[in-house]
Amino acid sequence: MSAQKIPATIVTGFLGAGKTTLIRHVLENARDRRLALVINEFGDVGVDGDILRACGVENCPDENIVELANGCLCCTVADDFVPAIEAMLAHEKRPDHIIIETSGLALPKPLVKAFEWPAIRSRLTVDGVIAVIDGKAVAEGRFADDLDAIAEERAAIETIDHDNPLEEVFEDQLACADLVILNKTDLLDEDEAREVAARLTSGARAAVKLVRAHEGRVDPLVLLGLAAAAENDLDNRPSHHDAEPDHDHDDFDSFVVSLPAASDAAALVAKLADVARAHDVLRIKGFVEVAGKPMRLLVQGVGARIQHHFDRAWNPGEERASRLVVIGQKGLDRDAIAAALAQP
Ligand SMILES: Nc1nc2c(ncn2[C@@H]2O[C@H](COP(=O)(O)OP(=O)(O)OP(=O)(O)O)[C@@H](O)[C@H]2O)c(=O)[nH]1
Repeated sequence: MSAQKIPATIVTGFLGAGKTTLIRHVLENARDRRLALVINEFGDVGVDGDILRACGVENCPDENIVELANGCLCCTVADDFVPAIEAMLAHEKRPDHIIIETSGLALPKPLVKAFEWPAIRSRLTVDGVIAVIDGKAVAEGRFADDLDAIAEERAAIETIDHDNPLEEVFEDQLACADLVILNKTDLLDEDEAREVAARLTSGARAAVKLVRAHEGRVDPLVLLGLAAAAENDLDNRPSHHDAEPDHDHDDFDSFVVSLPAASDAAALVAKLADVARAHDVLRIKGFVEVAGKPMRLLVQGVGARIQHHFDRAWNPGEERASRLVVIGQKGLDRDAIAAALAQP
């Protein structure tokens, strides 16, 4: 057996930035490289795993796709991550490259730190941390404090604590990156794209490359093989949480809503957009039954931008459940959201 370490790429990026879409593109274009995936998702509907398994790519068979749902990968390293990796390496056909999709709320640095564990360190190396960025969300100021509001508050009181959890997660993900993908360029004009790129470059480490992309379409040759050995370079990756590595996840809230079958896809999407706007929902995703349709509807919302398509036929005997994961900042009004969505 070769003693060479297997490279692992960590794909980070805020909720809905396009991580799954990018990984799907890698799977479909990886040529003859044997890949394995570890997917860590927030909420237990398992949308990302389903999407990636549906690619049916020969070089990444189902047994090479491990989902670690619920919880933060970086906080459950010993219980979940290490055993999952060990099982993967025990396969007769070991993967050539492992891709780890973190949840959109995960901080990448503690996960890179997991590669310092002896069981992992001797066999794997972090080839690179890739930060996928929703360019439109940055352009809309999603991750910046509302400067006017801060100025007003500052005028009213002497000291101000304006911790913004979205900004912190976003900045941590960017500061840990070896490569930044400015995604969703189709939603930006050239001036916006240039401004966003400048902001990203200033938040990333020096000399980190930025690549613009639409739907994560970047050649796997650019993404894989960075040879960064990030686990040896942790001190150069600043985090808001360096002083308190045992971070908690109290800033965000997620829950699953079950819905009756929708009578009409377009009406459902309009309702979801209204709810997302009214409650400042960050992410909604899941599968829905539409009455009279043999296919299930995949619904993907990032803020109030909702995409949907029928992704596959319901299998015979499969429960036609309609379940959506809803994620937002702490204080989401679950009852009001569930009530609004339950309305016909
Ligand atoms: N307009 C546009 N939409 C995109 C692009 N890339 C991805 N999307 C859409 O954005 C939504 C979220 O994409 P995902 O790939 O699921 O994002 P993610 O980062 O894996 O999401 P989480 O795992 O929930 O954090 C989906 O509806 C995608 O179709 C893009 O370049 N342009």
